[in-house]
Amino acid sequence: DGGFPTDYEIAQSAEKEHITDVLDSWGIGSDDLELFGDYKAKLSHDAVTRLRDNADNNDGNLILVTGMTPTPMGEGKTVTTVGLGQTLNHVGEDAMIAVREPSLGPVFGVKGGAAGGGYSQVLPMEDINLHFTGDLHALTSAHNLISAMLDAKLSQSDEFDIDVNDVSWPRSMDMNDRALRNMVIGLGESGGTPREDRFLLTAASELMAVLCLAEDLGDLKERVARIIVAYEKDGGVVTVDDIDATGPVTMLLKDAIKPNLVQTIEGTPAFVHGGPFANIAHGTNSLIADKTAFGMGDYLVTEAGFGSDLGAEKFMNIVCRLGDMTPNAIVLVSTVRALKYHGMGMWPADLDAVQEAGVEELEAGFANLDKHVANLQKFGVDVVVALNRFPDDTDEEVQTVLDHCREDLGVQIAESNVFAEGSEGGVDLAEHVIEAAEASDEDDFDHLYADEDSIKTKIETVATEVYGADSVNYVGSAEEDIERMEDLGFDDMPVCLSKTFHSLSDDASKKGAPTGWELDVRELYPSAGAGFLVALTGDVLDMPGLPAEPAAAGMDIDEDGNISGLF
Ligand SMILES: Nc1ncnc2c1ncn2[C@@H]1O[C@H](COP(=O)(O)OP(=O)(O)O)[C@@H](O)[C@H]1O
Ligand SMILES: O=COP(=O)(O)O
Ligand SMILES: [Mg+2]
Repeated sequence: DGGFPTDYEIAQSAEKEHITDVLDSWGIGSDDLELFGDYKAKLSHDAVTRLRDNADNNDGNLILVTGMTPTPMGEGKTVTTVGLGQTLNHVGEDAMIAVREPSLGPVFGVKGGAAGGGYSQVLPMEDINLHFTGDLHALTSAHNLISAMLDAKLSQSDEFDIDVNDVSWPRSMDMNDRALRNMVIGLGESGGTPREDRFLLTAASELMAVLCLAEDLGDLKERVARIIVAYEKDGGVVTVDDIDATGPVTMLLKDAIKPNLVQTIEGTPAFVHGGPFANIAHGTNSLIADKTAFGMGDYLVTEAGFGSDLGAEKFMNIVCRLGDMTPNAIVLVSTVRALKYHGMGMWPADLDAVQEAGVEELEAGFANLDKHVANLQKFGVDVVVALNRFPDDTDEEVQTVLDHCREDLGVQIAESNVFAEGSEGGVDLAEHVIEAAEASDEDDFDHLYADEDSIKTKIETVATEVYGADSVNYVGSAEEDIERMEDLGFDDMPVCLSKTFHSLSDDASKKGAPTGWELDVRELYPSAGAGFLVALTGDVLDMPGLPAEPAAAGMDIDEDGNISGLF
């Protein structure tokens, strides 16, 4: 609007350097790289090892970017991550960026791409948002190889006494397709063993989580081997290794495990690797990217998906625990539109109506922001609020948010214009982040629960401390699933709750900071390869669907290869 160029137009007009030139001054030589054209590269195992070895994690400042409960369009965490990374370099620091690689599901669905936006994007955005370096395709093939080999065992052998109604490994596809949520397979004369099956989005595959938590190719292989694909009638588990799939699956992922490097519009190097969502999975990029980045810069700015009740909670309680990392500051992204959306109790979302609302609705939305600030402070890490300014935000609205944070909450807040201005618009935010990081005491950081806490204690801690539930009800198969986890010795694992991202609660229609409600947990299963337990709540879907008018309908390409509608 107002003639502001589209993300794609800005991306196309940006001057890109050859990726080897971008990385040369960051300790990476061309022989460390496997090039995918002039602007995308994978880092070799040797280079990853070298950079991680010279990274003393105690030196690097880890900055986590999270957000308040977003509108369905997202409030700018990726934009802020890229913009803050650019700005830290602009003001003289050495900062790396690590974000997730996009899934075609949301690209063609509602949210669009995940390469940032405006003058804070990773490039080439059209490649990154589509096929990139093939990691999502490799993960989908690897996931479905397991399915095919498992069904071959079911129909061609009696090696396992598998209960066909207790197969826990679904199929996967990198596309939002609700028609694939539930089906019967194996029909017909030669179809094999008829049974119910389903597809989940590749971003929710346990292989994605395994890729993001593995140390290296060897560790990846050991984790793949441990993945549980089915249970026998006597309760025994059947793993990927039991069906002889460990080798071929790991072989399919031999390139996907190597982290991808690209550049931002301002030439800052960025890792874009791994792509789990934070509602249906753990929500952050690979540990390999994080650990390698610390061997390249003094700052690492990374993003955790959706609101802080999802991505940030899991980053703190799962990723930092398993990866032995400590955040030095947290950036909480807020927007005028999200505050109004909460203040209006808006559901379903009507962003035009939100735009029409005024300061009164804005102030009524502070309850959501305040709850996210309070939650994050429980981890013992300083919070800096970033008010990600949109074009139509008025000075009065912006000032109202700044005053609320400074005077009512007593937290640091900076107006951020990194979308419209790139690093010029992020200096105030960067200065607050540097101040918070340099003042941080890593001993103050702590997880919300301990490894030795019971599974129920872990779930109830997240539900009451983070979501604001009064208590947890275990419905469906949850009680027997918990017993099965305990019998299998998985109760020392952290928990990864699958919950709607539209609300702090498990009810998408509840905005603000819902109180007086109870969380229903309906099922639990182990991600034995990833090393955490997944607890399903509400009606969260690991295979999203397309709306009648998906973003894809507005996309096109001309005969010269010029793309339109990708954002
Ligand atoms: N300040 C802004 N002004 C205009 N559009 C923005 C701004 N910040 C983000 N956006 C757009 O909003 C959408 C969500 O941004 P993104 O950074 O992907 O959010 P998140 O990572 O929190 O989901 C993207 O299309 C992005 O280009
Ligand atoms: O997992 C979701 O990530 P974003 O909030 O960045 O879309
Ligand atoms: Mg994002």
